[in-house]
Amino acid sequence: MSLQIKSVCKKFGEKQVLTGINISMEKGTFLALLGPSGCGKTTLLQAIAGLTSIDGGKIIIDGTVVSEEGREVPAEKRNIGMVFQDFALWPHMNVFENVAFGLTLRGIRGNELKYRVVETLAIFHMEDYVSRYPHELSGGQKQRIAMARAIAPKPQLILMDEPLSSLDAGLRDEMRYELVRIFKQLNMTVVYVTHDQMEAMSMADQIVILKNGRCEQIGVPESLYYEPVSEYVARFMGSANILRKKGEFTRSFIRPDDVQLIDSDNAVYFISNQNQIITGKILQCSFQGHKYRYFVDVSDFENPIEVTYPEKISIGEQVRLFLPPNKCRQLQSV
Ligand SMILES: Nc1ncnc2c1ncn2[C@@H]1O[C@H](COP(=O)(O)OP(=O)(O)OP(=O)(O)O)[C@@H](O)[C@H]1O
Repeated sequence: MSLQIKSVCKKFGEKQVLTGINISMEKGTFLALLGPSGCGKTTLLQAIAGLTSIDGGKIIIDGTVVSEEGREVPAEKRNIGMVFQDFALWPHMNVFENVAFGLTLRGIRGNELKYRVVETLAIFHMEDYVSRYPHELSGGQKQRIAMARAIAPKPQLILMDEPLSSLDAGLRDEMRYELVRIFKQLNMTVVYVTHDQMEAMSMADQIVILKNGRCEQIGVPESLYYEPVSEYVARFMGSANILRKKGEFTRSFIRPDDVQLIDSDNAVYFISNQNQIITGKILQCSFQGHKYRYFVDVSDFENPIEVTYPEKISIGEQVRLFLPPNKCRQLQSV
């Protein structure tokens, strides 16, 4: 299914929660909604689902307007799969019945029903839990059942609100991979809310960064990571050096991994403009596994520059840094 969100606005009382949101998704796209707590992610998801009304704009699914001011197609008629933060499993149904529910509504019965339920549960390693009731499951297990229930009927549009938040790191990594595999295999259109920029970058085709209910930037993960329009986006997408020379007002940005720490005089000769080499002192060092992360105090700049390097360097030692001009970007707003 395709999804268009056009100039969508939403208020709760006097509080404007969404302002002029515009998003256009082709069938089969995975879009991550990213932003800090309270920026409007869940509200936008609920508006798409038909669980909350909108005050302005339109939501269009496959060419049909499903929400506009004063007119809402009810949630159950939108044919959307959903996983919300509270899981909302039916407490009086066991795992099998919870996952089977959407399939039986579509007329699937007998052996095919059993096969589809168990097949979907197996993706989430929950096939041995068919007889358990929700109160007999942990938070992470409930979350996996909620995902299985949403995916089993193979909806063409699926909305997920932090679906992996209760899982531990190992299982979360595996589930990220499995979810993307299923979505792509079934060509599902997905809107996926997360706080976690690594999750958004590793899973999504497109990312929307929300700030106070507005779209701050929308694009492919690489463009948000390397070409952020603002400091807000730059910082939200990972570690960022915001460079401002003392006494200057313009700011630019470079990722720590793109700053080059020059470790030999030979390396200097490969840099055509020697003026771009700056000297500083190591202020702080932390071990990151396959590399070290340093903060380097450079006297011309307002803030220390963050850089990564494979070898250990002592605090206080002097180092030379090269900021490749093609990796530095001017920033617009704060
Ligand atoms: N039913 C409601 N009535 C009044 N205000 C609400 C309601 N639901 C949400 N809000 C407010 O709207 C704003 C956006 O909330 P929303 O849940 O969409 O944020 P979010 O980005 O999903 O946050 P989180 O990441 O913490 O879940 C918040 O300020 C919240 O307090």
